[in-house]
Amino acid sequence: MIQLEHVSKTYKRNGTETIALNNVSLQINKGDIFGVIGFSGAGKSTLIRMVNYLEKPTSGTVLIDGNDVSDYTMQELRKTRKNIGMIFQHFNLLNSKTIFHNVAIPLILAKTDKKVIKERVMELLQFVGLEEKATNYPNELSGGQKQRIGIARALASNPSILLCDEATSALDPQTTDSILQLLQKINQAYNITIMIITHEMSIIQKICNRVAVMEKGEIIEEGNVLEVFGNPKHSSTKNFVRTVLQDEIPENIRKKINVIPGSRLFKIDFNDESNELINDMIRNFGVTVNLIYATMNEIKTNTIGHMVIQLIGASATVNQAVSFLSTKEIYVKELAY
Ligand SMILES: Nc1ncnc2c1ncn2[C@@H]1O[C@H](COP(=O)(O)OP(=O)(O)OP(=O)(O)O)[C@@H](O)[C@H]1O
Repeated sequence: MIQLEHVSKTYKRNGTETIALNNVSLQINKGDIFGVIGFSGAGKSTLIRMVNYLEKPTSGTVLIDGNDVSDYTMQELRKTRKNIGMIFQHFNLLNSKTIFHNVAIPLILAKTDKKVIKERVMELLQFVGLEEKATNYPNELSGGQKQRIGIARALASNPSILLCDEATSALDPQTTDSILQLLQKINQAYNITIMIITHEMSIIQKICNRVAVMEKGEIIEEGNVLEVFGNPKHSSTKNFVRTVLQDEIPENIRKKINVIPGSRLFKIDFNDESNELINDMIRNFGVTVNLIYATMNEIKTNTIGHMVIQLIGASATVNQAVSFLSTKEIYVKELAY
C-alpha cells in the first residue's frame, strides 16, 4: 500500500519558488491500477517521484506498506526501490547494450548469479513476447517493442509496485492498447500495484480502477473510476471525462427535437444493470417515452450510458415515473428544451 499524507513540494531556483505539490494526500491499495491525470505542470511527475523517493517532500509523509520512507537508511531505501519498478515515456534503454543486457541491468547491479540472470531474463522476455529479440539492440526495435523491454526490465527484480510515467504517450493508439493489455496482465498475474500518470483520459478509462485528478499541485477529485466518470464533480474533471464520453446532446439532434406540448425532457445516466428500467417505467406508469439520444461507453469491464428521453403523460404520472428511476439509483436530471 502507498500512502501520501499532506505531502507538499516546493522547488527553489534562482530566488523563485514553485509549489509543485500542495498538501496532497492519497492512498493506493495493493492490486490497484491507480491513474493520476492532469495537464502539463500539474505536478504528476513530482508526485510519482515521491513514491520511490527520488524526490523528497518539503513537508508531509510518504508511507510504503505502512513504513515512513523518510526514516529509512540508504540501504533500506535501496531495498525499497528494488520493490518499485518504473517505466518511462522514452523507454530509457541503453542503446549500446543488447536487449538481454538491458533487461538484466537490475539483476547485474544486484550481483545476481549469471545462471539465474539468464533464466530470469529469458522468462521475462517470453512474458512480454519478445524472446527472439534477446540479441538485438534497442534501435532495432519499434516503440511498442522498446516499451515491452522497459517493462521486462522493470519487472526483473520482482517488484510489488510498478510506476508508469506517461508510458504510452510516445506510442500510436494500437500499440498503446497492446501495452495497456500487458500492464493489465502484469497486474492480474502478479498482483502488482500499478500507478499510472497520464494526460489522456482514455488510458484511465481502459485500465484504471481508481483515479486522481490533479491541478496546480493539488488533487481536485479522486475516487473509483466508474463513479468519477459517471458523476464528475469538478469542472476540470468534467472536461477530462468529456474527452472520452459524449453526454451532451449533439447540436444537430437538439435542433430536431419535436417539442410536444406537455412533454418534458430528461437526461438519465445508467449502467449495465439498468437494462430493464425504462421498460419497467413504461409498464408501471403508462408514460410514453421518446428516445432523443443515447450513448454507451465501456469503462474497463463495465458500461456506463447516457440517454436523453422525452416523457409524455399527465404531470403527476411523469413525476412518479421519474421518482421510480431515482429510487433505482439512476441519476435523472430534467433538461430545458
Ligand atoms: N527540478 C525542478 N526544479 C524546479 N521546478 C520544477 C522541477 N521539477 C518540476 N518543477 C516545476 O513543478 C511543477 C510541476 O511539475 P511536474 O513535472 O511535476 O508536472 P507534470 O504534471 O508532471 O507535467 P508534465 O505532464 O508536463 O510532465 C511545474 O511548474 C514545474 O515547472
